[in-house]
Amino acid sequence: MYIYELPPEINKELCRLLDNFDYWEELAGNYMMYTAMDVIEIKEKARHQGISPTEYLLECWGQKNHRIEELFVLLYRMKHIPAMRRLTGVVHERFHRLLHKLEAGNGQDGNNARTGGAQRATTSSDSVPLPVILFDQGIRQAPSSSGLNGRSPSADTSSATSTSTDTSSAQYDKYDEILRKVSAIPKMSYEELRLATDDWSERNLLGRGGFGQVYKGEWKLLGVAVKRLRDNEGRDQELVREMCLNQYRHDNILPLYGYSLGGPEACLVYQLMAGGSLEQRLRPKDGAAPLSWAQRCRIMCGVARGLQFLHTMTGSALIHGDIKPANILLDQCLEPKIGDFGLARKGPYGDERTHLKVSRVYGTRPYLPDEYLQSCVLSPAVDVYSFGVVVAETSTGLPAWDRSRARPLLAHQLHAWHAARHDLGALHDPRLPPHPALCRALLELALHCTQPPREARPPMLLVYRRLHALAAC
Ligand SMILES: Nc1ncnc2c1ncn2[C@@H]1O[C@H](COP(=O)(O)OP(=O)(O)OP(=O)(O)O)[C@@H](O)[C@H]1O
Repeated sequence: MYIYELPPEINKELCRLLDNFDYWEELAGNYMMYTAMDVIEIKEKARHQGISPTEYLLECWGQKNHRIEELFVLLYRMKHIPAMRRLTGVVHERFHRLLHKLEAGNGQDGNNARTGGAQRATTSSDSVPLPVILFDQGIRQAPSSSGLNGRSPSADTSSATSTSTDTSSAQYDKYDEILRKVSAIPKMSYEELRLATDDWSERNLLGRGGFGQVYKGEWKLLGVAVKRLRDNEGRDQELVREMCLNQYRHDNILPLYGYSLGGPEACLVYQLMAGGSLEQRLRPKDGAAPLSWAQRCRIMCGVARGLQFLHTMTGSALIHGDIKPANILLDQCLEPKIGDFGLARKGPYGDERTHLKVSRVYGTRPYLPDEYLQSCVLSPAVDVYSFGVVVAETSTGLPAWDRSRARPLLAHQLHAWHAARHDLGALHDPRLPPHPALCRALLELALHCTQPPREARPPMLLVYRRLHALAAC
């Protein structure tokens, strides 16, 4: 059961318990690994929307497809017995022994553990091994964590019996070796990158993602964006995935210039994209002029071109797995490049196999189709669906998820409008001059890409051709 399926009455009770004494902040910062900035943002946004901060936190975290069992494990680590008790009805009974362990260590009432205000338990240690079931069920740490817009901070539920971070030099050597084999990408020294970014100056901070911060810099007279990876278990996966993908070069794929290992943090170095992300351009915070229809069409066309390239790799398609405006970066001419391949994976091998069954869903919920969320069926059609949501967002200016809408998910809302025979041409971004024919055509394409049966979605090549024709109009 996913967090977003939490029954409202349990959710409400959980919010009451965790709002108390600001326990939610501890959960967010110490266990879900949100940064201090994220926690402040959650507090602000919850206040702005007039809802409980715990509710907002669970919404953000839940959008990353975390399960209730994962939350249960984090609450166990926090030793918050009352909150765990609220969840016993919705987690598998194999997890109940965690609660029993705490209760046994603290007296049946959990008096020494969190009782909604009491002090921290002193008996059970954080190193108590968690049930092996966590591994059996494929509940692992997502390879990324994130701020509020990106992938969400993942719970460290994968390796309760090991330390969360292995920074031994043997580990670095192992990955260094893999990286050298998969790519001829230059290795850079940490010192070089420190100088390139003016000692990680705040002035050069471009943004924050789930893995760490991204800084602008200049390296060998090249504009670069340096992703400084926070030290966590996902780091190695992110490095290896990104490096493997760097074997594929395409105009619409963000090039990786180099990497650095062995310094205080691992770093990935990319081409600097002076136009920022599509997310930033669709919802500018600085009052910048909105992108025109022509620019939006060209951007979508470029992304479709990049995706069809990935999907038509010889042997097996490469599925990006996290297509969303934050991962579409724009150069100074607004040419888009798909970035963030931390979740990319090879699809089924051979023409006769169409999909993979995976043990765990990663990605950002508003952009994921039901067959993936509910049945863990992964195929290139997942990217097609996500791309359809991006087209809908880009045409209407509406966010992919909005709790105040009749249907919070934009894809569902779009299908509902269509079923109610609304004129799709009138749903354009209000900051743009009306262009009913183009808006209608784009939203029809978005509807096609987000068809519930994955077989009904078009291949990216067709999507590209359609967009190309529209962009030429
Ligand atoms: N090559 C780049 N050029 C310019 N800005 C970049 C570049 N790469 C990333 N950024 C900026 O840094 C921000 C953080 O990027 P990052 O890839 O770490 O996270 P994200 O994609 O926003 O979130 P997540 O990785 O959690 O999905 C981006 O939103 C973007 O604004």
